[in-house]
Amino acid sequence: MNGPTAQHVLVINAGSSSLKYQVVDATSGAALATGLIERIGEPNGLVSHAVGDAEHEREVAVPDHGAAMAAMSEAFAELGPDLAEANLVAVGHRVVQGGPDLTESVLITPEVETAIEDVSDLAPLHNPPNLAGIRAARETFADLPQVAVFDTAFHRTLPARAATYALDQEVATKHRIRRYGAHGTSHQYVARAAAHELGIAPEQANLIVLHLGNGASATAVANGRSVDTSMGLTPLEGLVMGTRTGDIDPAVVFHLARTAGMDIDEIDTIMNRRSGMLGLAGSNDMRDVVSAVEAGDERASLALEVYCYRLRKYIGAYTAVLGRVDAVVFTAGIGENSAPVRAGALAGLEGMGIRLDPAANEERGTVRISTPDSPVAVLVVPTNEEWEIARETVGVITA
Ligand SMILES: Nc1ncnc2c1ncn2[C@@H]1O[C@H](COP(=O)(O)OP(=O)(O)O)[C@@H](O)[C@H]1O
Ligand SMILES: CC(=O)OP(=O)(O)O
Ligand SMILES: [Mg+2]
Repeated sequence: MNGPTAQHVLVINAGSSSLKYQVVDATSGAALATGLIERIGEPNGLVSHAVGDAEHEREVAVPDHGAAMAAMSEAFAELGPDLAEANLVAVGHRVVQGGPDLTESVLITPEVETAIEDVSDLAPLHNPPNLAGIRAARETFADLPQVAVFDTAFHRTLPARAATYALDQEVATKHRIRRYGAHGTSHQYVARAAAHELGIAPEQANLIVLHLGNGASATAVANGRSVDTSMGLTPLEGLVMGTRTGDIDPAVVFHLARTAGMDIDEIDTIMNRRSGMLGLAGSNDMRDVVSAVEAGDERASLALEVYCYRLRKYIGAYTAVLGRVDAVVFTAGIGENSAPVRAGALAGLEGMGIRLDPAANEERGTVRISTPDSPVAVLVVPTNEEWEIARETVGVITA
């Protein structure tokens, strides 16, 4: 793990109320340490730090992202590994939205920081915390290059027909409104790993990749490139998510404003934070929802049906987009772990050449879960956004 070719990158994924970090070797993907700081801004922040098999947890007040970065440094100083000895080559930051101009991983300069700030209105829930993470890391790790890796970058290959909304083009152009997508770093990693599993070159793979975590998105990958994706201007569009509606008639917004007298921030909060599985079933944790379904809860059953039905529609649509599909690929927390979701999403798709092997689907850790004679393979491929960010980061600093 610390061989001569090890290139350790500190990867930072700053969310609105959390900061995830990893020290990862860009060459092997091995993580020296991983951590999560939760409840930033609340009085009872929680720092979890894992080195090898040892996990440590501590409650500590973390008022902002600067304090989170300090708590992370403290955890490294106390619990190891010693960052001064880790031969860090750079800090790699996940940034969700790069907008129309930041379409590749880039060394963060003051100009790049301004450019990220400039497109923050296109990812209001994600970019401001990403920027806070960048600023805090710049203070703490002044000697290291900082690199931004954008969720939107993998989707820069979307053809205009998929990226363009049928909106007044004067308005759309002026306000930079188009489909940007997100989760691209994950889709990119998983598409490459899936091609490897299929024994074909990544640039020949036609895939439907389903990233199902708290946020969820589907991507149609043609010859290794993203040609359509379910998230849009922001990560609100597309699949049903933990707390987000996904696709919805935009007139719901006018209706709530005009008839319920809600202001735009209230509607934003409802659609981004109080809907999805939380709004339908009372929990944004898919484990709770599946347990409730098993216990006979009708509300949870409907929620799971809505979730899987939306997935099925996207699989159908992207099959039409791609023409030939080599594999449907499940990834992220739900995609990797929830057999009922995978089975629900693929139910009735045998006519499209997608034949799930029910036993393989139930078996943990199985990668290929389709029947041997299935024309379209079904794969479960664990994502590794941190490794992909580390690789991109090293690519930028050695370019
Ligand atoms: N065994 C499991 N069965 C079903 N869902 C699971 C399981 N393990 C994790 N999940 C779900 O994965 C989701 C979180 O996925 P993750 O990729 O970690 O999200 P994020 O990175 O967006 O925070 C949660 O909804 C959680 O319930
Ligand atoms: C873009 C997005 O939805 O990210 P996450 O799943 O990490 O919330
Ligand atoms: Mg995630």
